[in-house]
Parts: sequence; C-alpha cells; structure tokens
Amino acid sequence: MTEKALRLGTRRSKLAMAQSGQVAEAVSQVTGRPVELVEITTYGDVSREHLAQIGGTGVFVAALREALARGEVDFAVHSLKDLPTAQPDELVVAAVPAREDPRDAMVTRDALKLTDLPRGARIGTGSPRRMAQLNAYARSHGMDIETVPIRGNVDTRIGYVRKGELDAVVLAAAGLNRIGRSDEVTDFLSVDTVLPAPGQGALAIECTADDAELVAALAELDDPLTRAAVTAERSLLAALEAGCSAPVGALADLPPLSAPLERGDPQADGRIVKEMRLRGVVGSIDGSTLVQLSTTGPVPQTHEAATALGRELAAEMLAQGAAGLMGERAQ
Ligand SMILES: NCc1[nH]cc(CCC(=O)O)c1CC(=O)O
Repeated sequence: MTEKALRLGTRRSKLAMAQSGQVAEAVSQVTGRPVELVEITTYGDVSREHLAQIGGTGVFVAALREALARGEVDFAVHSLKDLPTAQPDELVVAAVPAREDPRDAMVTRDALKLTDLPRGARIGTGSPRRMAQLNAYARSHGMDIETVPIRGNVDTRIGYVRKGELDAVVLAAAGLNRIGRSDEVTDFLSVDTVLPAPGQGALAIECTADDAELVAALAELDDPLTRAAVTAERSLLAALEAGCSAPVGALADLPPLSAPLERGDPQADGRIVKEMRLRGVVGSIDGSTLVQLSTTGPVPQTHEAATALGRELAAEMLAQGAAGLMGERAQ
C-alpha cells in the first residue's frame, strides 16, 4: 500500500518549479510520503502590466494561498522576499529552510564587473531598491550609469544583455543558483554595495494552521538562524510600512570578528555565534539620499525578540527621514 501523496502547489515558472522540486524532495524525506506538484497559474503570470501597477509580487503568492485555503493543495513554497509581511490567520509558515546566497548578482558581457562598466552603462532592473543603491554607489565612486526599469523572467532579463540592449542586468544570486545558471553571473555584488531585499535567498514553506501533523513534519526543515534573520528583516520592512516594491534593503547575519586577535580567544568564538547584525537601507531611486543603519545584538531566540530587533532599527531609520524616501516607484 502506498501512502497518499502530499500536494505541493506551485507556480509554473522555472524558478518556482526548481525550488518546489527541491523542497518536494526534502519533504518527501522527512515525511516518508510522496509529494506531487500541482501547478497553479497566478494573475502575475498572465498579466502584462507592470508589477508595480498590479500591487507588487504579492500577486504571485495570493493564488497559491487561495489554493491552500480551498484545500486544493496541502502546502506551498514561496520566495520569502515575495511574501507580504502580514500573515493570514489560517495559514502558517511551517518552515524557513537554510538560506541560499542572499546577494544580488550582475550579468554583463565580456565578464565585466560593476566597477569595469563603461561610462553611460545602462543597467536593467525593475527594483527601486537595486536602482537606489546602484545609483548611490555610482555617485560616490565617480561612475556614470543609468538604471533602466525592466521586468520579465530570467531569460527575458538576461536576453537584454545578450542582445546588446543593456550593458548589465541585476538578479538575485539565489534564483540563478536554483535554476542552475549561476555560471552566467559576472559579478556577485557585495552586500556592502547593494543590500538585498528582506528575506532574499530564503524560502517559506506554508500550509494551513489546522493541519497539525503536517505543520510538525515540515518544521523539521526549519533553520532557526535563517528564521530569526528573515523575521528581523521583515519586521524592519513592516515597521517602515513599506511594501515589497519599496526601495528598502535589509540583511541580518552573523557579524565577522572585529579583530584578528579575537580569533584565538575561545570566548570570542562563543560571542560570534551569539550575535546577529541587522543592516537596513532605504534610498531615493536616483541615489542622492540613502538612510543606511545597522544594529548588533544577541541572536534573537524568540519570534518577539527578532521582531523587536527589526522594529528598533526601523524606528532609528524613520528618525533619520526614511519615510520620505519610500513612496517612489520605478516608473
Ligand atoms: N523579484 C522576483 C524574485 N523573487 C525571488 C527571486 C529569487 C531569489 C530569492 O529567492 O530571493 C526573484 C528573482 C530576482 O529578484 O532576481
């Protein structure tokens, strides 16, 4: 007798199919049950309108959540950065697996890096966050670049570079890794240059809250450190009252040791695993103004502590004028 398959609701895009496939395998291992992919078409997949006009990437999540709520599928996998910060009562993020590379990555011709781009280089990205930080970097390094709003799937975006319409495009490294195309990256952007989107590189595995058995089984795939980090990042985003299309970057990670001397100190080893650094940025799209702050504290051990970390940094950013930078659209 074979056990009944668990149904995983997924979008049809290459990235969604890749990450759902990877999670399906892991879930099958921890539950001992087969997992079947159920394709769901979302409004974001069929609409030609600019994402900003149809309410951001949350549209991708909505159709999957409706399928969950209707009981058509048992669980779903989302890119955490696309997940709205408000959590519906009837659904629960049962697992946040260990994060992939959170960095943004640049694809150019001739193996050029950001710093090698010619004067007047046109860089494609639909993300106000990427635009703001790239333009700020260019200003402070005497570079002359133009950020060009684009959208579309990975093939479309990289196609602009291959066809010579743009000098560069910026995509999330994690997405390219997951679809096996990280070899096309010519420059992994330092998070000191471009801070990623809150939750970037992480996945959320969501199911209905009343399915206690499944919630418990999926929880085995949870990585507490990644969950603490993304909870702090998303709390920052929520406290800024910003959506996923706002020019906001955030990253929580373990800070490096401050001095080489400390490396030999057994006390220092204990310290680095107990501290988390949260960085946040919000900027104007032209890069003329950036509010960029960080805070370091003990690794949050509870949801409340992680939320407080994000909220506190957001309050400092708001005190420095962050609110005035959030309304801008990519065009
Ligand atoms: N905005 C769309 C989106 N949502 C998640 C990823 C992949 C990376 C991730 O899981 O964070 C991407 C593509 C991109 O930004 O290039």
